[in-house]
Amino acid sequence: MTKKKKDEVLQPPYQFDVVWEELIENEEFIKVFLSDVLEKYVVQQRWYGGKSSKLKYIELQEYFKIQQNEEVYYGLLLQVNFEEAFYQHYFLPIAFVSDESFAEKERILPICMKGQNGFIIDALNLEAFRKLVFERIMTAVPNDTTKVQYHKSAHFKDTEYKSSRFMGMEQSNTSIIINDNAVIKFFRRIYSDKNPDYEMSRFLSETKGYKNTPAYLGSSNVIDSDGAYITIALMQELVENQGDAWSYMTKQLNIIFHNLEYKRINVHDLPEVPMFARLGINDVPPQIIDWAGLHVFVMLQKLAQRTAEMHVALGSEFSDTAFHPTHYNGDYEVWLKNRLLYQFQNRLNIVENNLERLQGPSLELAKNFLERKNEIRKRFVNFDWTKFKGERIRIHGDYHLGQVLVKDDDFYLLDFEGEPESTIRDRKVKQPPLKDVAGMFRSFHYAIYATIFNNGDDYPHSKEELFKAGEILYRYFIAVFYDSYMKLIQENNLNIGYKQERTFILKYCMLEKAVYELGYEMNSRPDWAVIPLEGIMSIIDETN
Ligand SMILES: Nc1ncnc2c1ncn2[C@@H]1O[C@H](COP(=O)(O)OP(=O)(O)O)[C@@H](O)[C@H]1O
Ligand SMILES: O=P(O)(O)O[C@H]1O[C@H](CO)[C@@H](O[C@H]2O[C@H](CO)[C@@H](O)[C@H](O)[C@H]2O)[C@H](O)[C@H]1O
Repeated sequence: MTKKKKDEVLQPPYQFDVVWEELIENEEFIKVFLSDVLEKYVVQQRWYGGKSSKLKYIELQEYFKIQQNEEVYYGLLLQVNFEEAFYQHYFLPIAFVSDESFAEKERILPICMKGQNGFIIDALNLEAFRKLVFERIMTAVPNDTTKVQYHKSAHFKDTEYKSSRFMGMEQSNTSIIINDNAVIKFFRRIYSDKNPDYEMSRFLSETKGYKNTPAYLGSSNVIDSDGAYITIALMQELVENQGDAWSYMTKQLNIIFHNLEYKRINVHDLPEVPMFARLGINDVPPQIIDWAGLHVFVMLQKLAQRTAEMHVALGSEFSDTAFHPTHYNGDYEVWLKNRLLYQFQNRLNIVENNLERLQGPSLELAKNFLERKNEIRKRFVNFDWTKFKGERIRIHGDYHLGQVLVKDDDFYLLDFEGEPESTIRDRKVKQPPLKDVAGMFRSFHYAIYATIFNNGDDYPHSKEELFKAGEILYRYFIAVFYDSYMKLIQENNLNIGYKQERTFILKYCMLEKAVYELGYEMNSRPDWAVIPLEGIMSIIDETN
């Protein structure tokens, strides 16, 4: 491990009397590269997740060669240390290019090695590197035991590299589209363990044949000096799609809110349904179908079906302990409460320290949230594992409409990396599958409120009427989803608990999710904090 030293750093242009294949062993290079160069470079990258903290120094935790024949690239595992006494790890593959006209914007460092001038760049910018990784996966041998391991799935059908390009989506890792039919996601923030996205994708698609997630094609894992597997790349099928379920749902909701006017609907005459009721589409009152249309409910049933099928696949493994269903116990209860009480305290602090950033209804709700903190905390403490008969399984963990692609009236589930704030160990803990369901219900709530906030002025109704209509619709969305979901779960004998237990878990997880979201919104988009605040207070006030 090489520590930064502030003294005696070289000045540009950087000259080294070694060849590229030996550069990484040169102490002087490492010193300059980490302190003078990467400290400035990483903080500007889209994938860098430490923007709200103060970078102290960077260490090179590990490096390894990514190579084929004579071609050599370095994979760097960087440990970024923060003033606030914590650190994060990032993966940065680097390449040397001598072509003056290449990747001008992506250069990390101008360098001269044994008289050869050129630049170090992020290797993902180099087509030759992307081709190499693709070919290493394509030619991977079973039971690879080398330090940088490649794995190829039976779903991998291509026989040659044709093209590659950046996917170009707003994302925290970096995905490359290969041959217009596959995606290789290079993980940026890495953990000293297999990435859950890789584990879950491979398990669902290869072991269980689950069809509604992009087929797993291959991967690359590095074994670090402690023997831990670190996932650096995941290759999946490219799913042609019509956008994500968030866009789909908010478009539908815009039409539905306009229908209030077009269909002359009196919000106060709309029939209501209790929270967590179960309804088949035929049980939804005609006034509601007339208002919202049938199609949105058919789509909700489909989404519920795909969600249940995912849980059935995740809950049906009895040989691999990483996926074996398990019961609630005292350890789980202690783990859960510690985590949630810590998270809740963190949210109280964030809200207390940022009240001046809120106004109007958000401010009122935030004050109410702070005043009722003991009541909310009590809800988190009120978890008694001895009352639960259901099972816990590996779950998606960060399930919301933005993680689902829409394709031909069907859904494909993505991004099994888990909740970004949790540690990698916590993300692998088996949880009630209803936690994912609760995440999706919160997402319906979000979509309804976001539609009202974004387009409210386009509808002639008052905000109070829109919120009332939205809350009524929300309960029907939940009822139709829940009924379809439960039917499939019960048909497949997945034990997720008796009725009262399920309602308790749903409420508990929805509260947990809304509290998590409050922190996410206060940090990233405070104007939206009103949505989880509204969610928290309505869960607390809910009597049904
Ligand atoms: N296999 C795929 N097929 C089609 N689109 C995909 C695929 N994987 C990801 N995407 C698109 O890229 C976006 C970001 O992917 P995601 O896996 O969530 O990345 P990250 O973990 O970096 O946030 C998704 O929301 C989706 O729109
Ligand atoms: O980046 P991720 O997809 O892993 O998730 C984070 O960002 C999400 C927002 O993009 C955030 O989701 C919240 O907002 C969504 C609407 O933008 C809504 O559908 C979700 O229900 C709500 O939780 C997510 O919480 C956060 O982890």
